Amino acid sequence: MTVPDALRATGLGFRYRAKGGWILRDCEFAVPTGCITALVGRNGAGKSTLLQLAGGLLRAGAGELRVLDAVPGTPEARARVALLTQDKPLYPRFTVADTLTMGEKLNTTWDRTGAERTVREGGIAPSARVGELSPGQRTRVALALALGKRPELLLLDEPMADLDPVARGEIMATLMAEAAERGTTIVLSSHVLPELEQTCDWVLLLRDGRIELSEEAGELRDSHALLTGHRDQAGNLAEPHTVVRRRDSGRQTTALIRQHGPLRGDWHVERPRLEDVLVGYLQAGETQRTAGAGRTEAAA
Ligand SMILES: Nc1ncnc2c1ncn2[C@@H]1O[C@H](COP(=O)(O)OP(=O)(O)OP(=O)(O)O)[C@@H](O)[C@H]1O
Repeated sequence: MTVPDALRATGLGFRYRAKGGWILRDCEFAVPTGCITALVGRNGAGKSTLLQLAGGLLRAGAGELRVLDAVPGTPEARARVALLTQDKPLYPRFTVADTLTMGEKLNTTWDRTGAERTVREGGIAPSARVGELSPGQRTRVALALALGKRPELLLLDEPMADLDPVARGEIMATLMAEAAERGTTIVLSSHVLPELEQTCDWVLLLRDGRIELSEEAGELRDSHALLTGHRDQAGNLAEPHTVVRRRDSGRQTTALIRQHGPLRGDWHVERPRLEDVLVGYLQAGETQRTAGAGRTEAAA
């Protein structure tokens, strides 16, 4: 039996209004199960929209999206998928204990011990009212609710945004343990790129409503190089390589390339971090000319 993809999109498109612009267009990708996937993109790229489509809160306007081979929003998908949205809908008048009891009643599978531990690790009293928690504490309670469900696929929309650095580390460790011990597939959107290198094994990068990258994080990083050298030889960079981003400053060129085969010319070569590669792709397509400074930034 073949293992279904966690997410699979074919010609996926979405727009909020019938006559509005397409927010997602022609998206084609597959995310394997068992991975922690980072969904990255600039503000407004469509990350929340994609996660809400996967969580069944929105419906595709073109093509299709499958979660674990199921149609998002159907009872089959809802039983296996948990989505934590940015607004983290919780009842403010409930206590934390009430909230977890509600989770237990609403879900056929429920890990009370795990949910209580996630809350306790944040030093949150079970008797505290949700409406009186800080945004970061609410995030932790919402995450406890999502994890307690024991989903096969956990979709998290910027879960780290409100968390202090210590809490971010703790939550990431919890997520990694969840993935390692239970094989839970996790897709999380994030702008905190440095933290993704240690945690994510797959990358999904959205740009202008399209999926630009969907690939294994280590392979993505290792296939790129950061080059510095004399501007005269910049012509050597094209073919067979792909220039993701290039900056000319005076007589010097720096470039991020996807390397295909040996390099021609005299370049200082550095292996980039995953963050450098992602930032390169996020900036690609932007061309800036700084008047008078003789500096050009461009991308292929
Ligand atoms: N309810 C809505 N009605 C109309 N347009 C919307 C709605 N929600 C989002 N959009 C638009 O859809 C586009 C994608 O928004 P989305 O929130 O998915 O981006 P994002 O990548 O999650 O952004 P961010 O990083 O800022 O959270 C934006 O142009 C946004 O203005």
